[in-house]
Amino acid sequence: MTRVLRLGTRASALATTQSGTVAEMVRALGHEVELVHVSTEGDVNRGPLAQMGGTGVFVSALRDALLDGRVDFAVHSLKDLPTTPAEGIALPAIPRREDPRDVLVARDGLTLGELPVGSRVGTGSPRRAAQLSALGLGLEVVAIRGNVGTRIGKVASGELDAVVLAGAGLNRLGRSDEATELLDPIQMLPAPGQGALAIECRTADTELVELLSALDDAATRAAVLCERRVLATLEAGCSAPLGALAEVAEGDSGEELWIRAVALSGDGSRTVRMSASGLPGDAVGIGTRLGSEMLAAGAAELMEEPA
Ligand SMILES: NCc1[nH]cc(CCC(=O)O)c1CC(=O)O
Repeated sequence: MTRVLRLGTRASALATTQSGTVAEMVRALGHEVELVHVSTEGDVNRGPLAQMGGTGVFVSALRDALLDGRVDFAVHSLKDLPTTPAEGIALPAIPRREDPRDVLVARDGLTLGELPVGSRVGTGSPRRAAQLSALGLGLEVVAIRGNVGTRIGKVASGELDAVVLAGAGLNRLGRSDEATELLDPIQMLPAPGQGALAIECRTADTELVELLSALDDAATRAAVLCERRVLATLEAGCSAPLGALAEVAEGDSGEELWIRAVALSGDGSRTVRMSASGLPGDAVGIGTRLGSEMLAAGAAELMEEPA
């Protein structure tokens, strides 16, 4: 391909590293890539994300830039993508995901279990807040937001005892050594799609759809598709108190997909926790059925209960 491919990216450190990584992957396929900065409402407005329509605000500005031709492709954190597909936008690649777990960054190298009662733990995520409360450790959950550096800074400055964030974000910024505990998914299920990247381009740009599809990882796509079907079936958004993690592993009779999910009341006092498994080729069916079972168990009403 002789054209220079324009990759739209937000200006945050996480967004530029994610875009930089994908730019290198596309260059390795033998193409020229140029990064183009696009600003979004979520970057400009510092208010609570939930009031801006969730992390979808990060996504729509990049999609607008794609549709009006300012850029040719874009990279998103998959967990920030709404589950409803966008008109004219294709998702040709979901590269192999990295560690999907959340991590704790605490003062003095502490783990969750070592934090004294009353410790202040920061997160802006209802999912993390509810799961933290559900542990019954007497921690005080403090609502915060901001980029990864800002959030970790609140621990360094002593304003908070700890924060919980996506390990993938820390890894991408080369700061994984600052995590003081990798949280076991039994305690803290990640957001559907966490740790995975989504590469989007115009559906009509068939040449680029074809080229980018070389970066797709089938096992990751099956896992995140399944997780996102749970989210969609529960008609929940990316800021719902819902965690889901699927993995594709080699079983006795070939590859098997396995998923665990939890829906919580805002204060974490009540939970619906379920799991399912099946063939990776049935990822959508497995996620949809699991979501329906959770619905039948009252998960939707639960998630509406306030923090
Ligand atoms: N909510 C914002 C967001 N979107 C993606 C990541 C991290 C990277 C990822 O999960 O892929 C983060 C930061 C965080 O949750 O700590």
